[in-house]
Amino acid sequence: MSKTYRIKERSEGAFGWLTNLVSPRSSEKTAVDDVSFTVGQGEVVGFLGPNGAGKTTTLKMLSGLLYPTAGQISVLGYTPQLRNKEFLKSISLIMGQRQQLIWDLPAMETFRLNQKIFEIPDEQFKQVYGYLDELLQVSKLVKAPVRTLSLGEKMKCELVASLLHDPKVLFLDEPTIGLDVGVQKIVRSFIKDYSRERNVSVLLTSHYMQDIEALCERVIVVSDGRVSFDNTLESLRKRMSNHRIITVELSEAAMASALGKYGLVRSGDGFVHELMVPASDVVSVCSRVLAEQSVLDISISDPPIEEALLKLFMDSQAEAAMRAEGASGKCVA
Ligand SMILES: Nc1ncnc2c1ncn2[C@@H]1O[C@H](COP(=O)(O)OP(=O)(O)OP(=O)(O)O)[C@@H](O)[C@H]1O
Repeated sequence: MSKTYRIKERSEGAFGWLTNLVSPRSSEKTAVDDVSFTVGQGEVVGFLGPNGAGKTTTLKMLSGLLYPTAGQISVLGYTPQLRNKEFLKSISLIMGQRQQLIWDLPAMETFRLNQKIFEIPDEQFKQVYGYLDELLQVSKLVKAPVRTLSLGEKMKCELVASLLHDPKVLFLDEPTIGLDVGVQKIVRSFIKDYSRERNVSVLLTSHYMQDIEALCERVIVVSDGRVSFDNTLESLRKRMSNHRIITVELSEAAMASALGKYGLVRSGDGFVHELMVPASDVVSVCSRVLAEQSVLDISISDPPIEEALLKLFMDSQAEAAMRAEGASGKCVA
């Protein structure tokens, strides 16, 4: 699937409005460029990428909110942009930055409205609400106007409102954004239990790697609108497995530059420094540091998954820059 946005360019200045009227100008932005993947039933897949990579645009196309400019999409056998009623009853798009709850009314009013919209029989409503309440503990929250709830409480109610119709596919766009660590953990474990117990397929975007590590075995990484990686989280982790982090605590403060001779200094505050070194050099670097520095403590760990992701983003951005350069070269020729 691909999506190109047309962006109106507004002229500035006193007569800008006249220019906009007489000769309107626009440019194009390809947000999603020939992205292709499949997700199996019951699979929970992380959909990652830097800001502006095209994740939300992809989720909107998958849930039928946006028409693709090119390509074909099939979700549960339906074509999302046709917005078939049965399709809409089978999916849910939950966005951490937007909510569907009616601001001035208690959340239960939104739940009842959704019951009507999705034609949920009373018995099913009772059963699904009871199940969701057991996992999210919302019964104390649903009678107060939504505007009086905290961000975390709103997110719990938002999840209930979005899942009452028992969807088979979930698109989650940053569901833990802005939540404190306690509520993040609750939401994470809810998604885990819910997807496993209901055998629901989930496509999850998040900038928090704890979400991805807790929930996803497979990750798809997009950068500049293109898929740059589609494999297991483990294989993403292994991309950095030829490096280790050596954390050194010194008894006397030292400049980061003083440790540069041992490896790449990732961070340092005077007393504690982190060095990234090739795995094959770990023993020799540790010996040298211990012999030459006043060391209080030293430890060795694997690089966090963020390192591998960052490297992937940087490689894809470099590739995109080269593609753009090639394309402009072609134009000139
Ligand atoms: N309605 C729109 N009109 C024009 N351009 C848009 C529109 N929506 C998104 N874009 C552009 O498309 C690109 C992809 O945006 P998108 O929101 O899909 O990225 P994202 O990966 O979800 O980013 P983030 O992680 O910051 O949420 C961005 O460059 C964005 O500016």
